[in-house]
Amino acid sequence: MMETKNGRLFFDGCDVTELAKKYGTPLYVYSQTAIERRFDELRRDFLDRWPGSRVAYAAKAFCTTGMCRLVERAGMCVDVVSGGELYTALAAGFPPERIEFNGNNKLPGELELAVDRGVGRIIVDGAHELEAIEALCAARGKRMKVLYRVTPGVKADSHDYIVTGKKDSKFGFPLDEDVIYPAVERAVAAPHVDFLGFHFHIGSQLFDASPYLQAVEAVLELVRQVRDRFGVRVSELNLGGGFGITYTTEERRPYRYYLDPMLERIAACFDALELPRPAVVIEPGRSIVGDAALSLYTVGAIKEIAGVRKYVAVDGGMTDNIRPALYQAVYRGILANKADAAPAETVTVCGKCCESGDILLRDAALPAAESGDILAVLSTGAYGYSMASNYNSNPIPAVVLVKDGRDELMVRRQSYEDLIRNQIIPASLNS
Ligand SMILES: Cc1ncc(COP(=O)(O)O)c(C=O)c1O
Ligand SMILES: N[C@@H](CCCC[NH3+])C(=O)O
Repeated sequence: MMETKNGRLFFDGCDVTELAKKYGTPLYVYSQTAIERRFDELRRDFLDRWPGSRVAYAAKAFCTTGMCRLVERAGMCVDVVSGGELYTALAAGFPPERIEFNGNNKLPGELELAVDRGVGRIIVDGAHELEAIEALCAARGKRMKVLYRVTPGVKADSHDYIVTGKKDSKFGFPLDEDVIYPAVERAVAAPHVDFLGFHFHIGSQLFDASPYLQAVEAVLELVRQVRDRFGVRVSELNLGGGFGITYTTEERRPYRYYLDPMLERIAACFDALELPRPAVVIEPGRSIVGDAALSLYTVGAIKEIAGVRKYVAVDGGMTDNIRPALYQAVYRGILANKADAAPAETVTVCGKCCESGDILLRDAALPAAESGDILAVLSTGAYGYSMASNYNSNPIPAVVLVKDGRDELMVRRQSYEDLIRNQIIPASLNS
């Protein structure tokens, strides 16, 4: 997707230095081709190989109406975790039945919206939520398909903030006998709820298939138990997301590395139990959009502390990409207007926020940077824009979609007026 021509960096056919001029910086640039290729890969390596399977794109990685439209056009489902994401998907024209609703503390208003609009699935996180859904559906004469999210008690190897499958987690039902089995019994008995099966999501940015397999074993044991105890036939399993990407190199593990062993176990277990094979769902986020975008900045102040460090400051920072500050995430940077030049120095690329931790790239090997250069930070498509904030009253950047040399605005840059749009000077302060 990326190439260098006449010393300039191109992304999906577009000269990114020209994009920076046209739209300003900081700027997020998403490659439609890269996203569509991921969907092709998912079709070939997963959907076409398991009847009844679905991919629900985890919107939290990057959620805009334009992105939802791309997901919808690809025929995929979408996984939302808030009323806001649900609203965004609906506003993009997503058919409600292809929306799946996750979250550990869905608010009453969010559940109401989900039930009223008729989302395809609610992934129930706890006993109280089932009761709320049943009550809402009963009051409205509706039905809802549900899965139970369980915490299978596996510890995946990733940053502590983004592992979710351990027993000590705020997400999902623990697998304690006195919790999960009565909960399944209640779901099966609930008159307005169709209980389909189980969901797990053990964490994000994972590179090892073994915790997934451990989680699958735990869930398959549940499948057997609920069949034996209550005669329940599980018809759907959701394996979550979490498939890792590399941020500084090209190679990454294909989906099949994670999925094939799980699918094999699921097939063997359901066949042995003489149950029809279930629908299998996955919820990838990062692996679809992570390396499908880059962010562009303009270099401003440069400060060299003799014998210590050289800081190269850019016009964004932790407000548009908090991942380095929050998870010590490492990215690769390229000076887009000097893309041919060899690295000449090792610098620290910092942002413009009033925080010493506002560092985008530690020890980046770059050609000699000058004020006005355009820095491209690669693979920022997941959890960058979606975690952006207005700290220091910095406006949230614009987002552009590119494909084969064409560029189109997907999100307008916030203006200063946008920043204060909802602010009110209390009347008592006016006198
Ligand atoms: C329930 C659930 N599904 C899917 C995802 C997507 O994860 P990833 O972006 O790592 O694929 C997440 C986030 O970690 C999640 O919490
Ligand atoms: N925001 C995290 C991933 C969390 C995924 C949500 N469960 C990241 O940037 O890596």
